[in-house]
Amino acid sequence: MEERMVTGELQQEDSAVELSLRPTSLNQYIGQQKVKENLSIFIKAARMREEPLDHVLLYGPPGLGKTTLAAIIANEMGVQFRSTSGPAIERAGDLAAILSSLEPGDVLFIDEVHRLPRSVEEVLYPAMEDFFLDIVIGTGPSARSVRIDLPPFTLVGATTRAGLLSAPLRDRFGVLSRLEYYEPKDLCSIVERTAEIFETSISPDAAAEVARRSRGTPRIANRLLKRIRDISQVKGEEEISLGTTEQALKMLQVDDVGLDHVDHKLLKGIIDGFKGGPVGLDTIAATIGEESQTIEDVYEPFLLQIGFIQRTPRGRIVTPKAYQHFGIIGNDA
Ligand SMILES: Nc1ncnc2c1ncn2[C@@H]1O[C@H](COP(=O)(O)OP(=O)(O)OP(=O)(O)O)[C@@H](O)[C@H]1O
Ligand SMILES: [Mg+2]
Repeated sequence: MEERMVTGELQQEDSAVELSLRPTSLNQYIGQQKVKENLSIFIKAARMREEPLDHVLLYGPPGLGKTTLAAIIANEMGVQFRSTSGPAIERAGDLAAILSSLEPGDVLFIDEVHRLPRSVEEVLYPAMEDFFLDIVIGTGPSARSVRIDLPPFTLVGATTRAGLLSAPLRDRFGVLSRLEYYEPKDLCSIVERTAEIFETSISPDAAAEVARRSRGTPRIANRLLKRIRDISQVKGEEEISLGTTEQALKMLQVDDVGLDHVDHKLLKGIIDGFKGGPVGLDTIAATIGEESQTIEDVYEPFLLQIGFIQRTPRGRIVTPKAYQHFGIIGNDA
């Protein structure tokens, strides 16, 4: 996959900065009002009962703040945060080692939880439900099953693909929270907060512009801001201006609504090659030389969200709204 400015996925340059930008309490976590309200009630109740919080599943597109929120949950519960990921846990024994090292009440965060191997998943079920592990030791006739009791803990799972989670695993989460793309005004607050941490000032109209073109995604907003700040600094500005922001976004090839060349390639591919669709995902993928999976997980969700693409039983269609964006007069969709 190509390097993109506007993908919500984590890129190498993000990692160092992101740590310093992560809010650490629910109060600092901007937006996602409904998710926050629910979690804050569940956390309060669990704390009053002095019990661990129910297992939480966070799902939604990349870069919306799942990992951040998981760490906040641990903070708000006043417990340790332990973090791993689905693909990192290869065998049941790996999971057993992690689980038995937890302190009572700890939060265990499993990123990409849909990628846990099935054999590990099965060991996880009783651990989540009744806090014990059933481990088979030895092989053949001498094999025996050993029961290990665990401290009560909270599993926080994150996934960009809730649909890939097996039903038995999904059912064991007491709290399911879907993160949504951020409203421009919330993203604007995130941009202003990040600017403050960077010790830069940004004019309100420039912050709003970055927010508007960041695909509802904090990770993208922060990444764009970082680049814009560089350009503004080189120009010797005291405050990041709207003009510089527009100029920088143009250089970065981010268009008016936050789309880049990859989105254009996808949309134009359907418009030019298939008269706007309907066309099947695999056909689009082959035409533009990308993987179906990537299109479905990374490119398409935002285009669906802003109503540039629709999913129909016969495939994807590009909407009149997208045609308008490109200044092409209508199709018969
Ligand atoms: N609600 C928020 N308020 C302020 N900043 C946020 C918020 N949500 C996310 N961020 C910022 O966006 C960055 C990306 O968030 P995070 O890494 O938690 O996303 P993610 O959903 O876990 O992504 P992935 O799917 O790639 O794992 C964080 O470093 C943080 O600075
Ligand atoms: Mg994450």
